[in-house]
Amino acid sequence: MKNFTFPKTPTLRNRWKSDIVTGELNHHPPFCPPDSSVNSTAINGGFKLAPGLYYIKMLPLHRTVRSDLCGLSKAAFVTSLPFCSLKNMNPAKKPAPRPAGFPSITAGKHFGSVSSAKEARQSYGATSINEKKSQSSYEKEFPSRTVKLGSSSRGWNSNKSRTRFDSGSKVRQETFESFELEETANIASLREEQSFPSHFGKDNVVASHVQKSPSGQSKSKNVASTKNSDYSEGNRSSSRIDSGVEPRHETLNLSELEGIVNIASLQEEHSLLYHIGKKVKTGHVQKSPSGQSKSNNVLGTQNSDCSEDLHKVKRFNICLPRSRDFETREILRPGMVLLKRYISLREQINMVKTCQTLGEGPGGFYRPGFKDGAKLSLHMMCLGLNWDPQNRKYDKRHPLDDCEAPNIPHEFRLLVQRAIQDAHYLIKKDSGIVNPEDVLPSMSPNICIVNFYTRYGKLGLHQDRDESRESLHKGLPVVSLSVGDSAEFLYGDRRDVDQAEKVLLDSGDVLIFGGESRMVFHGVRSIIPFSAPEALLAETGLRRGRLNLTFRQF
Ligand SMILES: O=C(O)CCC(=O)C(=O)O
Ligand SMILES: [Fe+2]
Repeated sequence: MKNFTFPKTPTLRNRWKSDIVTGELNHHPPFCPPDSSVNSTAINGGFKLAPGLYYIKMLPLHRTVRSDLCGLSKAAFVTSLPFCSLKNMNPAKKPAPRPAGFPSITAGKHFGSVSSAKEARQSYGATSINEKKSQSSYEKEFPSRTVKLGSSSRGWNSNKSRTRFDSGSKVRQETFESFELEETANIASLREEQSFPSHFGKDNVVASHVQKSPSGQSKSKNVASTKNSDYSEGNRSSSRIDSGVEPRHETLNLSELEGIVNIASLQEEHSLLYHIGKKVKTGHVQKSPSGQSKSNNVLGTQNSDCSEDLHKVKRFNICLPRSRDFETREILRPGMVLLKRYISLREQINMVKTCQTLGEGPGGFYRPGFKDGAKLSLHMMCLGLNWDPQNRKYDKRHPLDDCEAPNIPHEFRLLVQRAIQDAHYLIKKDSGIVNPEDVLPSMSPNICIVNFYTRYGKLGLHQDRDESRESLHKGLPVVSLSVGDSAEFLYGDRRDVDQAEKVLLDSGDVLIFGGESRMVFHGVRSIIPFSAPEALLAETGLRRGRLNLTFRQF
């Protein structure tokens, strides 16, 4: 996965960011022409600035900026120098039609000696203009909601991202180094022209087509579950939906495929890039006789009423699977409830950041040990009250630095409350129990033990029995939140690994055990390496490993 960086020289970087092509070039600066209000005739072609260094004027870009439009964002590169930047473009304005004589940016060619990947990305931006006309009817029917990001989620999520999507209203595009551009989508053009990228790569492999009914209507079925998914690591081809005007071809390399993001889902609270880094399943589109575009989301099923023809083609699903699509809730045993994928990516990110901040401060993470000197295979931090593994007691102060344990953040408490409520709802619904409190009492946590396991971390089978007698007697639950790498979690009635049940705890899972299950033996057998969501790691910089927070009421 590539991370992009700004050019090293700050002056250049600033300059690239501030240069805008607005007027005619009457001298030859090294990068972009200076801002100018002079509008004069366009120059086709370019200038030789120095041996090996050329300036090529981007005419469509020139026009676009002058008319304050944002349908185009492709920067040109000559000897790998970025050329122009667009700023504060207004996606609400329609691009002026390009008069005859203005050359296309792409013209089927690419600048310089860029790699095919670069070419693909450059073509991509140009597609917005060149295909605008032929797409118009298709656009009406299938407004595009996809945007290609790089293989790294940082292109979207991180503060370092250059392309921003500001609450759906304002789009900004800046100048990038070539490798930055590779990682960045032209959101402006996507919003403006609602177009699909047409040529992601050089080698067109799969032709996609849409069955069209005589009346020209379409029917689509999006399959958005990884269950029964037919996409595989090696699947590099994808096809896309079209209005049927003509078959389109595209090839996505793996990283491109991984980088396609649904803007709509980005704007939703729970959908934030959860599955960046995972392959996208194909979908099916069909035109119905009635002429209307029908869309169904089929989650976790392969049922399809598509024709045989359509099955021959691997369909590209423009929507990413979202975290909530995978959310399941299960009662493992009385008083023990597993809420899978319960915590949104945004919440997980915030949890990691909060834990990182607290973990570096007084009472933060340390490697606990027992009296005999043996160390636990994890790092620990306690919030609310401190738990000392040496005497198995809770105390206000930390045994190592004598600091008070940090408070439990309010949003953590809210999350715990919400999880218990949802567990109650499930118990009520599934077991028909009138008062779920009888099976799983509510609690208000004043202790949170935060464990961080590296990939070699583990925790032997044990009972959580150091809380107050009253708490244990009432069966006030332990609420466990998992973030990062997945873990093999064991639980059972005895301290016996062989007889223990096993469940996988993934990032975002919540496990609650109270009531009858409060004294269940449990432990972590192993951490599954490299299983954490990439977007989480990219956004937080979390080490490889697993963060687990167990909330209890003393
Ligand atoms: O990491 C886990 O899932 C369990 C942690 C645990 O059992 C504990 O901290 O007491
Ligand atoms: Fe425990």
